[in-house]
Amino acid sequence: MASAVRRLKGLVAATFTPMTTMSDLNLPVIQQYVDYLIEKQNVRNIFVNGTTGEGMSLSVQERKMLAEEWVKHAKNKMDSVMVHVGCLSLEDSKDLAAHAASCGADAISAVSPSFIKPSSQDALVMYLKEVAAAAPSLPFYYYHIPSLTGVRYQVFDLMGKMQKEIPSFRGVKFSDVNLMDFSLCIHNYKEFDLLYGVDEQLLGALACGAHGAVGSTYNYLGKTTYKMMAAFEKGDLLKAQELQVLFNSGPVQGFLGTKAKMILPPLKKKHLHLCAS
Ligand SMILES: CC(=O)N[C@H](C=O)[C@@H](O)[C@H](O)[C@H](O)CO
Ligand SMILES: CC(=O)C(=O)O
Repeated sequence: MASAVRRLKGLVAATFTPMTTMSDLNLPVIQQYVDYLIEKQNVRNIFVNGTTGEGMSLSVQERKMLAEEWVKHAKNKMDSVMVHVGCLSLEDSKDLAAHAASCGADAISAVSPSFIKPSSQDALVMYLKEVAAAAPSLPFYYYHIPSLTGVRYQVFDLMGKMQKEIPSFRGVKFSDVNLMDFSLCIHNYKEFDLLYGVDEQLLGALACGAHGAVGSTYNYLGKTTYKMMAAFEKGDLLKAQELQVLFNSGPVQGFLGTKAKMILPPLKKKHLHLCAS
């Protein structure tokens, strides 16, 4: 059962979805993208079809094709491929979860439904339980991103319920600025992976004991973020602080603003160029 799986640690790049200028999936780029993450960013985990990958705006069929392609190229090269399967429709989420398992993904994750929102914490956990049960062999991570879902239950309040109700529950992708909630989860639920998802304040999350981080910026700041993590581990807080501030200023911020234009092949040239430094 999923409880015996290894811990997920370090950085996880939330992948962009390569598109052609005609808005079709640009699947052939994915092999190159995987190699780029490993070789240039030292990143060996990916989170597919999430916020950065605009999974919620893609069709179920597109999401399946992407999951297959990412798994195909990351297998035996990367440590972990986590596929985001959250949708507004429970049936679609279950379908994507089962598909992720069948195509060889290492883990799944799901956001809460966000248009008609769960009416209670228990309703949310029931929903997640059904999604997770569609892929019972895969570790399941709740994706907490209240700024986008509007579902603001403290994760700490959900942890015990998810632990009890979801046999494959392995952790949380925590994309919120509430570090009090985050640290309560870490310190009271040590056997679960608490992956932080607000890249701009990863240093604060490391101080709270974050086990790893999932984010868009690790696509191009993976190597430098590992430097910040190493400085933090060595106790060189000044260097860690300088790096965190650097990520949050000037050219980096400007780059984030271009996310909407991340259409390949332009991504190929521009992205690789920006990541080289
Ligand atoms: C809203 C959003 O996309 N959040 C991402 C993770 O969940 C982050 O990785 C951000 O992209 C990142 O912190 C940059 O703002
Ligand atoms: C950033 C992130 O974790 C996501 O794209 O879902």
